[in-house]
Amino acid sequence: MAVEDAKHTPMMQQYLRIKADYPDTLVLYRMGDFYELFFEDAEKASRLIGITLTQRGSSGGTPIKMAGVPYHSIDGYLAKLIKLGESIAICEQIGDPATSKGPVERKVMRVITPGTLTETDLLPAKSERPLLSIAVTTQRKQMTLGFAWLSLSSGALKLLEVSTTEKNFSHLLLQECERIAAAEILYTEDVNQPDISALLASLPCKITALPAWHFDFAHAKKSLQEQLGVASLSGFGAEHATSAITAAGALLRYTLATQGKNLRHVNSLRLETVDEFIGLDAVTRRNLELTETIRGQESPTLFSLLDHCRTSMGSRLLRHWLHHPSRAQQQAIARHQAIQTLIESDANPSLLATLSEVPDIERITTRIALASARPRDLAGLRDGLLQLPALCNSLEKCTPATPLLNDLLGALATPDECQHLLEIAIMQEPATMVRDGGVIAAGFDAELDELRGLSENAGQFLIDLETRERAATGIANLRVEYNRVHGFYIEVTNGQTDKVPEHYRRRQTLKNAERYITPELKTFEDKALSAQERALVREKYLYEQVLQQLLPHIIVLQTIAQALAQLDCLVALTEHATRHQWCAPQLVTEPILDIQQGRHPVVENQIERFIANDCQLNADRKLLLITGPNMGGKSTYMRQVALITLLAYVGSYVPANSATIGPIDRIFTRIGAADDLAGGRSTFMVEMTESAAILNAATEQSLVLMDEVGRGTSTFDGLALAWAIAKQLITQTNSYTLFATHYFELTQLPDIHSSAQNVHLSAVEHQETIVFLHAVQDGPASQSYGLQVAQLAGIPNQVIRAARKHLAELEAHSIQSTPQFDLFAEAVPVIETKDEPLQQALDAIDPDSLSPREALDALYQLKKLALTL
Ligand SMILES: Nc1ncnc2c1ncn2[C@@H]1O[C@H](COP(=O)(O)OP(=O)(O)OP(=O)(O)O)[C@@H](O)[C@H]1O
Repeated sequence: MAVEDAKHTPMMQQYLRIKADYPDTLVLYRMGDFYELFFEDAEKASRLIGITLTQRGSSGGTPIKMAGVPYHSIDGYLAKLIKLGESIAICEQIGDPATSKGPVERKVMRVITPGTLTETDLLPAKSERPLLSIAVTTQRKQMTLGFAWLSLSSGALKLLEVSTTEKNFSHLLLQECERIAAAEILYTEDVNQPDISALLASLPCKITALPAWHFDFAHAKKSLQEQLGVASLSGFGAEHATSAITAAGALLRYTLATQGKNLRHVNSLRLETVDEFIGLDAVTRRNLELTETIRGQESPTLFSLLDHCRTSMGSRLLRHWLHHPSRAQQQAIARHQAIQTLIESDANPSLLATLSEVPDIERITTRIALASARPRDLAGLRDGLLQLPALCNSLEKCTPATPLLNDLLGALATPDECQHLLEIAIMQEPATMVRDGGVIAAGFDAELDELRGLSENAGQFLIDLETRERAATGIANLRVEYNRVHGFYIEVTNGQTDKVPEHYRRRQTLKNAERYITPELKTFEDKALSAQERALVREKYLYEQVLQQLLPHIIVLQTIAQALAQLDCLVALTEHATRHQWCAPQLVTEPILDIQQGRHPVVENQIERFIANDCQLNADRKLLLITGPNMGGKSTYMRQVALITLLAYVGSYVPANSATIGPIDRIFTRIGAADDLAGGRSTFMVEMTESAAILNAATEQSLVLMDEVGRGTSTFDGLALAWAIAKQLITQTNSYTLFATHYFELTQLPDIHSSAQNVHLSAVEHQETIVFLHAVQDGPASQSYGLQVAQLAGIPNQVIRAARKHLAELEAHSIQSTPQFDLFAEAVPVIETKDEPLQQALDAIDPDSLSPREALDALYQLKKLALTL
């Protein structure tokens, strides 16, 4: 639709002009008390959130379809649209309707997108929704991926730059995207770049393509430096991260455009490195059910179990900690020490109680920076800051002091000036919106107090005036009154009008009375009538001033918020450790993974009697081959080892009697196969892709969990693959490996490789049924109990009987032929009885004593013998 089209009404011309700048965004166009959507936007919004689609007149020959939402209930509609992944441009009236010729001037004041939210109602309380920007540079076969991501609601800006090869590119890209878990991703469709749009489309977030010129390094560097107020990025160690800086430039431009104002709270950046954290790929995060179950639910997960946090800030940080265990052990050790002190000092009850009173200071601070903080945010901040002395007091009493607790104590000092401002400026319980008044405290501003006094004390003033005038004039029934049309007046009945003094001016004549005004009453009227309105204007102005005055405190408020979040996490971990008798793990530099009486943190919480198990791995014992019946507890055991390792590096106590763990660089899991039909990959393909990723990247410091590899294909292929993969893990990557399998043939591996060991999950048969003991014992399992488990599962008896019969036949057959052993002919020195006559014949030959003729005969005989075998 052409904007200039003169056939459009002037208002539609204005709308279409604005809409042209936001083609992919729903434009909410303010008209009086409504926000209206037009044409396709109206149809779309009506379809998405069920608002009524109407049609009013036509413009340029096209019927105008419209749908509207009342301005005061906009938040609910925004929340729904954002949840559906839409972006929304809010277009306000900025001109004065009284003086405007034609349509009032309008402007898009803010664009709300899934990745740039800061409103409480639109954001999940317990997780971050960052905006991620990706820049790719290619030089010959080498590719560099630059990531920049910003959590606008906290102000945390992070960069990461990774070099990779074409082969690993997609894996790495998706792995980092899943880790960052952005709500929205920005990228550019540059013809010179690999096309990443298809890859990104597989992620559950909004994908926004930007023009290539948004990704310009020189401009990006400049704008990043300006944003952070620095002359160089070297202070952040980021000056060489060219691709990440380029990505950050596009990110800042986009964010600034959506907010329409400065981002005062984005004042620092952190450059991450790939090797900083224990590597967890997307599959492993899912398999270990860190923050989401395999079925995509929120509980039971490691996070739902440990989240005893009292603040949303704490919950968000804990979620982050679980996904980002640092490889460097100091960080975790510092947390272990802090937890130990909190336990020994019994500080938790008082800390938990005080933390419950603390609001989300992190997000409030952001809203202050963006000047969108509401009155109750400020009251909440004030009340939250009041808790700091109590927290410090509890921390001071904790002994022995630890470096981390000391740091937190330092960061939690009350910001006196800021606290004082909030106390004197904001009412105890302010109104929700500034526009309603009742926000600024009495005594903060003399003018406001006077205006409020005027409107509130009008009644008393009028009574006093009436009394005074009656006395002065001697008119006993003189009344001072007010009506909306004529304002204030003094009414005198007709019989008394001769007593009216000179300075009374007639205002209105009625049948039985005259109404007058005096200069005093007129002055009062002017003041009183506008006092309320002026009080509201004054309050709004003062509120904005308070927000301005809070700006210099943003950095200190951010520091306090971070310290509160950390303390909340430590208190939550302490709480869990105490309730469930967890122990402090030891992180050491030797290659070891020694867990005594370990438990699965989530499963132990769900069943009555969990059987604890040990796990010992070290330089000489690197692979445990785990056998045992279905339902025996293999997967649980493997996962618990991974979770205990992860928890130890997160800085938590662990569900075990003791745990000594050396350096770990990555945790890999290949557990249970699920079809990825949407991704077009079969069960077996998924299994092999995951295994390939492990074999390509695992090192001797990696912890690898392999559950039933090879079961997705034919027995022999599967067995052969499982064998070869296990062998590779033992001889090449030399990783700490837990390898669960139903292929009994694999239990021979430890005979050939001393660093592999057999263990099994025990079970006993009792009256034709099976009892799982769930205890890990040395050696391979004696049988698989598959049929007993099937029976337990309710497979009909006749099927079980048929299976038992067939099993007996299979077993008899396999004893005769043992074909599977051929698979390992090279690896396993199996002496097969059928070769014995040949061997004997060979042994009988002494080559040195044979003539050429005899040698030839012997050879013919051997060949003949071989053919008969
Ligand atoms: N150590 C344990 N103590 C008590 N119960 C356990 C233990 N380990 C596992 N279980 C119980 O046994 C169930 C089955 O465990 P798990 O899934 O680990 O078995 P599995 O051997 O991997 O089975 P499959 O081979 O069929 O995958 C669990 O859901 C849990 O309830």
